This record gives sequence, structure tokens and C-alpha cells, in this order.
Amino acid sequence: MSKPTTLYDKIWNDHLVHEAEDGTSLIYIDRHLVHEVTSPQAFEGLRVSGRKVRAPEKTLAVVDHNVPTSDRSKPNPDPESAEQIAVLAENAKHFGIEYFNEFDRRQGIVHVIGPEQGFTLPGTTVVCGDSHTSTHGAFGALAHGIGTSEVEHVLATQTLIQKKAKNMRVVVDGKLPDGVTGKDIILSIIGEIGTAGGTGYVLEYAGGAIRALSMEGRMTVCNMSIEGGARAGLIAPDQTAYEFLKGRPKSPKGAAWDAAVRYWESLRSDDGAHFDREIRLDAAKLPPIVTWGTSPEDVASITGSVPDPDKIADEAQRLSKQRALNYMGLTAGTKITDIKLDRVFIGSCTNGRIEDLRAAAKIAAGKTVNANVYAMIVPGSGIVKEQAEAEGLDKIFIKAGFDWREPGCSMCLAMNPDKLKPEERCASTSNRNFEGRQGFKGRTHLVSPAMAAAAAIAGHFVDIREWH
Ligand SMILES: CC(C)[C@H](C(=O)O)[C@@H](O)C(=O)O
Ligand code: SF4
Repeated sequence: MSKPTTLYDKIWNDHLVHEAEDGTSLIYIDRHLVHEVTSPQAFEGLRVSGRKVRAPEKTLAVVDHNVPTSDRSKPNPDPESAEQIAVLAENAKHFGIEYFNEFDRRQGIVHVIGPEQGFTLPGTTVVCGDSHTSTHGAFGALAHGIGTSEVEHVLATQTLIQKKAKNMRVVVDGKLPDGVTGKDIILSIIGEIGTAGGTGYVLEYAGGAIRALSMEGRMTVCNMSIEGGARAGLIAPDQTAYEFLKGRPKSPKGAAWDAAVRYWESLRSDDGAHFDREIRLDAAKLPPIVTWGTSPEDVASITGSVPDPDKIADEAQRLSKQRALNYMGLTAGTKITDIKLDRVFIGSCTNGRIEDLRAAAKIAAGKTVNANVYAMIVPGSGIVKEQAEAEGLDKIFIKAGFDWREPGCSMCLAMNPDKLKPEERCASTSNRNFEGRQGFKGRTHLVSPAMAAAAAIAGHFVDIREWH
């Protein structure tokens, strides 16, 4: 019998084109997603060297970061954004790449539309000039975020230069309590291993609590692998993944589907496969999580308080956490439930999918957004928006006083007009809480969609396990 291998090893081996003696390898890329922020120089490079896109049919472009989330029939208020959007449209046309523009009903955040279209498939290698490409690993795809020069390399050759990463398994067993979600799982993991804990590793999430997650929940977990420093995150595909993908526009059909499923069934880590590191978590013990600082590792339980950085022994660490507290305008010892909000953002490639909107709507139904809060809901894609509207979720939100917007990255990173003002405090379902991430001097607390919706209504954080 051959040596037991991990899921990562299998996908890697199936795509390896060449390996040099020092381990530098060339891997074949099956799927390339392109957005407007990291592609202009890559296309320019192709033009300068007179190259074509090697496999346009394996490339899909969409505009997401710069689009306004207000009425798009009006001119874009930001000329720089408008220019970046126009450049992508022109490049897609020139190089013969399929492109979802800002008026296309399929437009949305790149990591939402890939799976939604069945472009992302188990066992494939997926790249995008975007760090949260790890999202696609939820389907058992090896998905790497790449830089602009690599985008050019993939466009030209359909291959990527990589060194093999180490394997880490994250086992999450037990049953998640009601009100605790995939977002709380991944924030807890990052709280545990730190933002550098995954450096040099591809993480495979396993265990009963991961298996029990929907594809949306799994994507949330894999999405934030990168916040834990990892190169990618993976979950072995199973019936849940196949059901999500079946019948999607770009999924295989008929006999090709059956053959694909037979191959996908082989995509799991063998018993006895070697992992360089393994960590374990009991889902039953997890509370809803709220971040208090300026790093995703700064996690607190909803029942907890803002920690006291003065108690940290390591000086660099102490200074950095003191600075975070200062930036966030918080005092050590403040109960998390006493933190008041000015803004709420529900959306992003972490938590802007239909299940996320359903969870938020369930909390918002029949309630009213607090008078001190401006809360916005930004669906992850046009298809998510349509689905939500078909289910009447938009009406629930609008009636409660939420602002119902057009799809895009929006205030996840504030590259469009959706921004926090200095010192505004926001409960956000996104994945990054760095200084200035949602606007200059803006203060971000990362939470799950239900926690964000409840905070919008109460005006402060609340424990949704006690929501009624
Ligand atoms: C703009 C893009 C390069 C960036 C990324 O790579 O992640 C963005 O999506 C983000 O979330 O910060
Ligand atoms: S939603 Fe946020 S994290 Fe995701 S791709 Fe857009 S900017 Fe990056």
C-alpha cells in the first residue's frame, strides 16, 4: 500500500508540473479569479510583452472592491474607482475573459461568486490576486491568494511557482451551541494560535463540528485561515459540498458530474497521514465571540470583558495591545455587553451569503434598529440579493430600519464611499479589524451576522444566546 497522504498532499501531487531540487515547484492552476484591484499591472505586463492569456476559459473576472453599493444607474461618485472598473472591463474584453460587470446580476464579491457559479470545484487549484482566496478551500480546492506579479504569471502560463507548505490539522469536535457559528469557530482558532500561528502551513479543518457546518459556514471558516497566517485552508468535500454545487451554471453536468463525484470521493486525508501540527477545539464550549482590538486574534467571549494589557509580561506584546486598546477607545475591564455601537456592517466574503442574511433577519424580524446606530446590509452578490428578496428578507431588514444595499466588498475595506468616520465604532461581520480598515480612525469589532444584527437593535453588544 502507498504511504498515507493528506488532502493537501493529494491535490498538490495531482497538480505538480515540476519540482526543482530546492523544492521550488511549478503547479498547474485550474481556476483563476480576477478582480479590479490586483489585475491592472498584470494585464499591462502581458500587453508589454505581447502575450495572450493562456486559458481564458479558466479565468473569470468580476468587479467588487470599488463598486458603490448605492444605485448604480447613477455615475460613480469616485473617479478613481470608475477608472479601475473601466480598466478591468477593457482588459477582460481585450483578452477574451468572461466578466461580470457592475450591472450583471451575477456580480458580487469574487469569493462569493466563484462557488456560486460552480467555478470553484473540489480538487481544483484556485488562485486569485486576493488574500481571502482561502475561502474556496471549503470545497476541498487548494486555493491560494497571490500577488500581482503572480497574477501575470498565471494569466500567461496557467501555472504558479510555489514551495510546498506543511500540513496542520485543526480538529473541531462536539456540537456548536445555538447562536454560535462558523465565525465564532474561526475567531476562536485565531485567538488560540495567533495571527502567525498558521505561518508556513496549509490548514485542514476536520471533526464533527466542521462536518455539521453548511457550505456557507465552512467558507466563513476557510476565509479567515489567512488571518491565522496560513497559506490556505481546506475541508474535505462531502455530500454537503456536492449538494451545494450540483446544478450550478459552471458545475459539470450528466456523466461528467458522476465522474467528478467519483474523483472527489477520493479527496480526503488517509488514516495515518502525517500532520506536522494538530490542534483541537471543543465546539460545545464556544461562546459568541467579539474582537476587542486591532487584530483578529484579539478575541473575547460575549460574556467577558476587555482584557488588561498591563498584565502582559512581554513588553512588545504589552505595548502593542495597549496601543490597540487606545485606538479602539476602550478601557480594560469594560464588559463586552457594555460596548456601544455607532454602525453595523453585515456583508463581506466572510459573512455576506444567504445563510448569513437569514441569520441576521431572524434576529431583526419585528424589531427596530437602535436610534444611535446606522446599520447596513450588503449582500455578497447579486444572486444572494435576489435570493434574499425572494425570501422577503429585504422587507424584514428595511422594516427594522436597516439600509439594504447593492452587492460588493463595501465597508469591509472601505474602498468605496462606505466608510466609518473617525472614532465611529462598528460591529462588522467582515474579517479584518486593523487600524483604519473600515475608514480612517474607524473602530471595528468582528462578530457573526446574528451578533451584528442584535447589536444593531440593542445599540450595544448582546449575547444572542439570550435573544428573544
Ligand atoms: C484588495 C485586495 C488585494 C485585498 C486582499 O488581498 O485581501 C482585499 O480583498 C482585502 O481584503 O484586504
Ligand atoms: S469582502 Fe473584504 S475581505 Fe473579502 S475580498 Fe472584499 S475586501 Fe477582501
